[in-house]
Amino acid sequence: MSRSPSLPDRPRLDLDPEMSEAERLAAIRQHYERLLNVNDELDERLSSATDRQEELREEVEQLKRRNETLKTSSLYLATVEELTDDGVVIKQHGNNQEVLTEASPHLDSELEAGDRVAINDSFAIQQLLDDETDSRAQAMEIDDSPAIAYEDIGGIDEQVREVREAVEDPLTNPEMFEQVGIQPPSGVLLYGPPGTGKTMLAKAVANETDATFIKMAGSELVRKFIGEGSRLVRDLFDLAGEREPAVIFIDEIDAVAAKRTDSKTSGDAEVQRTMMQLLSEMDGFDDRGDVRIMAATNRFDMLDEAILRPGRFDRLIEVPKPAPEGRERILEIHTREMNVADDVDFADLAEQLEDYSGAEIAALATEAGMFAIRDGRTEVRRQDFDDAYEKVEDADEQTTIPGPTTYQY
Ligand SMILES: Nc1ncnc2c1ncn2[C@@H]1O[C@H](COP(=O)(O)OP(=O)(O)OP(=O)(O)O)[C@@H](O)[C@H]1O
Repeated sequence: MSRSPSLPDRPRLDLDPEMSEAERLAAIRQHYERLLNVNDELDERLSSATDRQEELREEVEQLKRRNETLKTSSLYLATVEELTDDGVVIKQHGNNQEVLTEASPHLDSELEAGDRVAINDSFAIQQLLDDETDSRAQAMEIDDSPAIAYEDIGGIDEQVREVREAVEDPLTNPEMFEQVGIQPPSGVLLYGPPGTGKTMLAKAVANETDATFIKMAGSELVRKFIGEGSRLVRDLFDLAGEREPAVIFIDEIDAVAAKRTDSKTSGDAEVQRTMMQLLSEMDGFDDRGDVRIMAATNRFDMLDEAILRPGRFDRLIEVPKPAPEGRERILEIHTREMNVADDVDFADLAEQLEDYSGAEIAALATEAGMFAIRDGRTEVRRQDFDDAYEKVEDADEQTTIPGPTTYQY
């Protein structure tokens, strides 16, 4: 601890060997007097510091008590519906009760329809909460017309057909289901390894049906929006209702819909709540009109069976890594805009790319383009693809962690 600079100096006793006995005694007496004075002064300061400390301690206690009261006096959440001359119309979350109320004067000029607010027991608006639009915007990717068409997807034609049947037909041709007397599938779950085109499928079907594409990543709900998961799931479905026709796409659904474990940590409880909200939204799905729901996972084995029950994700579509012809098609798609030399034989190259996913093939094509640029060419040759292949393989070797990496679908 640093010593206060204003403390009195420590008195010094200077005894000269030349001094007589009497002089020494006088000097010592004087020194003693000075020590007593300093001691008194320090005593005084100590006591005023103790008083001040006591005052501060009381202040801290008071603040703590005020903080507690603030924390414990619950406020309810509501959304501003309308600003009228008679007051503010709000709708309380949870019970959807509409109320005509007032805002604290300091909020009056700031409120707008759509704002999320905190209200007290008598419905008066106490706070304007500005985080919802933020977290909504952050947690969801909303795209009115995603720029992906079916022809941009290669090697999974059968899956495209199944998705069209399960998602597109109910949106574009609902009468057919009515006439036949069956319910269209509730939710479509795409499962398979990473980078095989699951997100593309969902975007393409939204695009081709002129539906709004609304994506939410399960992993982010768990990692980034802790405590907000179930609200965001509700928001997701509400938003889709507002923007219909819409395709909801929940990526990495395993993050919120994993099998229940025995552990009772609060994190798990929160994830459970999010999943329950998802299930209840899906169960109320019949009344939602033109909203289709899709999800994707590359950990099918981890999913809780509750989400696979009829009326929930009841159409499962496996999206595997592409076969050689599929790889060839994907190569063609991803080199459409490239100036590819005649010596590039995609069928041959596709054979070489065993076990490559669509995403890896797309990355390889870009890498080949980079090799051409480095060489000062605009034309991409077979050698560039081979160099890119080697680079990707080398990088893979360096990053592969020993031990089996198994995906179970
Ligand atoms: N079948 C495919 N045809 C054409 N391109 C593809 C295909 N699969 C993947 N790609 C390319 O890989 C990128 C990533 O694919 P996408 O995001 O659809 O994969 P995903 O299966 O959703 O992956 P993840 O499980 O990692 O989310 C796409 O933007 C596209 O460039």
